Amino acid sequence: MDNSLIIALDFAGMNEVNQFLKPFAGRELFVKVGMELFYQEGPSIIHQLKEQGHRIFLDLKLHDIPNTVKSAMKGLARLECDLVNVHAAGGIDMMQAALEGLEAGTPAGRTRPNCIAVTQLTSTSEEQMQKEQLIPISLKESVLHYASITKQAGLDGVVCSAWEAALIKEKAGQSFLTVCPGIRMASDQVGDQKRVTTPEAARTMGVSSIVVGRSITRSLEPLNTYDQWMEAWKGVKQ
Ligand SMILES: O=C(O)c1cc(=O)[nH]c(=O)n1[C@@H]1O[C@H](COP(=O)(O)O)[C@@H](O)[C@H]1O
Repeated sequence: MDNSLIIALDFAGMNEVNQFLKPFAGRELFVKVGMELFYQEGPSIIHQLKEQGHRIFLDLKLHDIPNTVKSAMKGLARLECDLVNVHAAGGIDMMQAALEGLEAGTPAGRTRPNCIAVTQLTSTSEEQMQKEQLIPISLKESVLHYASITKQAGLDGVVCSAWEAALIKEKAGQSFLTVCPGIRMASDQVGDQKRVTTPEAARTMGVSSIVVGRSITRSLEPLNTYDQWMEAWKGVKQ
């Protein structure tokens, strides 16, 4: 799971996904299915992507009472994705319930998906967090605290920005996953992201895997762009 570049398939439906994936035929990718796509296509999109050999991060960011999250995760485990997530703000009991659900729903003989928790969204700035969430500490401290309760709950890692990844690894251990969106090439539009860095910098910042959406999915030459991103992320020509 480490050192992956996960492509966020933020598309409205299966047709758009198929169109995007056409030039990648024969390549095994690590892709992310989020709310936009899953709410339109449901589990069939997961089955289709798995049949094509892709690894899958199912990003539904569960955040509800423990009993509901446990039942939802039990169902999602049957889809046999590689990675799923919750919001750490749901608390330790909720995160433990998520794991129990995943373990209960994973088919016999299979390993349960990795489960990570979103700390502070990469679209959140420190000012916004302090003013809107009324959290009176630094953003880094808030992210570190969420990472610490995530570890306590027994999850496999967190979603954070690259800026917090090294400190999280230092506190929670090198095997604790730091999955980082908010990655942009220097020439890219930042858009709604606030805590952003480049793939080259992310490589040196203790990041386990990066999540990249629009920079690749909206490219006119997605395959070329993906190869350039892989080169920048891995530091070697692909
Ligand atoms: O959980 C996520 O994947 C996620 C967490 C977070 O804090 N920030 C974040 O951007 N994401 C997701 O990562 C992807 C980033 O996409 P781009 O900004 O287009 O590269 C989107 O699919 C977001 O839903």
